[in-house]
Amino acid sequence: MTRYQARAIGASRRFGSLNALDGIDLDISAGEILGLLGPNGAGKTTLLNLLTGLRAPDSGRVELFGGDPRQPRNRQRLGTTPQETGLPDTLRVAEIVEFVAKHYPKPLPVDELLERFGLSELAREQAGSLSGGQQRRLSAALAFAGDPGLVVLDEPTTGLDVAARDSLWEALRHHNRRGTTVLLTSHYLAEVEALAERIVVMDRGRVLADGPQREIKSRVRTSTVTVRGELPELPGVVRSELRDGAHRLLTHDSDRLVRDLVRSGVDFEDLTVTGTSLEEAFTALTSTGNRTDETAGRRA
Ligand SMILES: Nc1ncnc2c1ncn2[C@@H]1O[C@H](COP(=O)(O)OP(=O)(O)OP(=O)(O)O)[C@@H](O)[C@H]1O
Repeated sequence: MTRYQARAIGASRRFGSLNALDGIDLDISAGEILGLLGPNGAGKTTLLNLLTGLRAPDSGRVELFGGDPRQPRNRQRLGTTPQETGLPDTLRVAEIVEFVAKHYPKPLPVDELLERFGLSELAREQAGSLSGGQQRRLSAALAFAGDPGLVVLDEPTTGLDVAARDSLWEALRHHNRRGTTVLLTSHYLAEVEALAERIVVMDRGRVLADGPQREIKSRVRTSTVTVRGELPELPGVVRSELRDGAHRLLTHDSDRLVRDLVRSGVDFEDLTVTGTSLEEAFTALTSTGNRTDETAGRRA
């Protein structure tokens, strides 16, 4: 019996002349929350489609619970929320949850699911009358209906307000504590930072980095120097932006940057140096200079 919930082994997928996935290796172990990050077009959805059996790789292999993801018996313990969700307009929320739950041998109680995903008060509403955010919550709840071993969520909180997002995060953490493995993609770095201990960064169909969150952050060793003033051109700045009248300078060597700033003789004020956020690590990893094989890494 495999210890992996899902695996990609040298998996590639082309669309015409485009290499959407280029020899991806990924192991997803039981019990983890894994955050898949990458810019638009990185190949995240294509990878999820392979792992969940919606598409087949052109070369390499994918496994779900140790077998072929396209076999129904291997998909029984899988829960998914696609990016676009089609719900039957005229069915009520509780009816949809019941309908989906009945497809599984050991579903979660419908009331518990409704409660956990903040849907109890909407139980008798028709799906067609739900707001976009309410529909997202319903589709997330459906992914958990069969009490799955692995849940795959493609951008689950897109379109949710902060309260709905927080309660969805709490629901994910709750189910993870009960043993469900979670694989999620997100454009929100804060989301991955808040939920995932392990992070995989993808770009252009390849894995750029794979490891515990703190390792990914420490690997790029960037820091942000924030300062107000008329700044000259400074060497060693990976990225700069102006936020609320202050310059935020991303650098690999903040000591040197501060020394250069002092030497330049310009007037400045409110200088602070802060450590790497996930957003900064991500920017550094996916910036052009890092798109080489040198950063491709996997956990042992
Ligand atoms: N069915 C398809 N036909 C042709 N090209 C496709 C198809 N599906 C994906 N692609 C291309 O493959 C690449 C990877 O797409 P994918 O949707 O996997 O990226 P993604 O990382 O999920 O992006 P996003 O964050 O925008 O959802 C993109 O260049 C996309 O245009």
